[in-house]
Amino acid sequence: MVEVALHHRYDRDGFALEAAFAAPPRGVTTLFGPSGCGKSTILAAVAGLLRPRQGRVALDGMVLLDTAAGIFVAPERRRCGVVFQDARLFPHLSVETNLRYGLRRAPREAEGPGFEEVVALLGIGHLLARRPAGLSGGERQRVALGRALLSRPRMLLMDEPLAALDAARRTEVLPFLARLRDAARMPILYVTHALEEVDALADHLVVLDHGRVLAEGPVAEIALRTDLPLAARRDAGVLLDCTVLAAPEGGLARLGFAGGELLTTLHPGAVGTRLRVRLRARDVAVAVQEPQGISTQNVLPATLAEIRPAGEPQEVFLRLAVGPSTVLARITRDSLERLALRPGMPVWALLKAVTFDHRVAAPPEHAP
Ligand SMILES: Nc1ncnc2c1ncn2[C@@H]1O[C@H](COP(=O)(O)OP(=O)(O)OP(=O)(O)O)[C@@H](O)[C@H]1O
Repeated sequence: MVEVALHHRYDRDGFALEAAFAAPPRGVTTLFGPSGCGKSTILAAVAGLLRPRQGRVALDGMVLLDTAAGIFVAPERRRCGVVFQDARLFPHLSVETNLRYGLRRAPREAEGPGFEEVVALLGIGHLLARRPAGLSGGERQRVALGRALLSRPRMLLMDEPLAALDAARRTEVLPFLARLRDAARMPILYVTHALEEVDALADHLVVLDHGRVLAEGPVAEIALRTDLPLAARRDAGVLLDCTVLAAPEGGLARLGFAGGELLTTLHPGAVGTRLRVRLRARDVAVAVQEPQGISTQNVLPATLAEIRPAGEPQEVFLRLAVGPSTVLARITRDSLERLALRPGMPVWALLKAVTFDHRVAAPPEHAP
């Protein structure tokens, strides 16, 4: 586990950081929030690249920083593998030598994946003889990930590793990050302001704003919160863990989740593939009687569990219990009154098969 409690202030612009959270020992903990909320400052303090005014950072009980006790472990002794937006590879060295540099930095007694294993994990075997200048941005980031992993860190710190890449390159690198997450037996702190990356990678989410932690917890739980700034986004909605039940060529794929099945136009992979799907609240409609003769493919029996205010005065969120799962719907107050919706009522949640966007994650295969 990574325990973080920090207090810091930049005198120049008056920015104050007052943040505390705990990251689980495995899996990706995403620090998520708008530009300037303090994500990079937190990561720098954990890495030892910044000395906060006050704070404590501990990794599996080992104290890396404790200002009250006068402890500050030097960055090179913290055993953090750090990956930044830009790969920061040595330009004059080959990919292989860059990677072996990571291995040379690893303490003798440290355990971790070997060279060949990391090269295979990140699919960079064909690049070993090349120089960084001859690589694409996505390839460079994969090499940077490999170098960080080969230094046999006890924790990985990633500061917007995909932010400098275009959409196509991000799509290329994301599955490798997911693989790394599944293979790495260590906590990963991952800074981003892209919800797409949260959906694809995060197990645990720390939501930040103005230097403070607004919420933290498992990502699916945070997605259900309607009181956070996240809920105001157009793509706000729940995350459902699904398994592909049928994936016919040219037809609709059938996904199973705890509570029912969904038909989708997505191409989610072979039968048995596990994936996480974002159901946007604004794409979910409700009916008080089972609808007949409509084109909507997904009509799920549900119970209206709760009605909550949405940011806009004329809209509300409905929490719908679909079996053991919860789905959020965002509807107008006008519809709420017209249908006389009340908590406890049986309803049908309607979801068009085409409404799922491409926020389908790499499989969350590991147990955090
Ligand atoms: N070295 C510094 N000196 C003074 N102010 C700084 C310094 N570094 C960051 N800041 C300020 O602290 C605040 C938080 O910055 P930080 O880089 O941690 O935010 P962030 O959430 O990572 O933002 P982004 O997503 O844009 O990278 C910002 O207002 C920034 O201007």
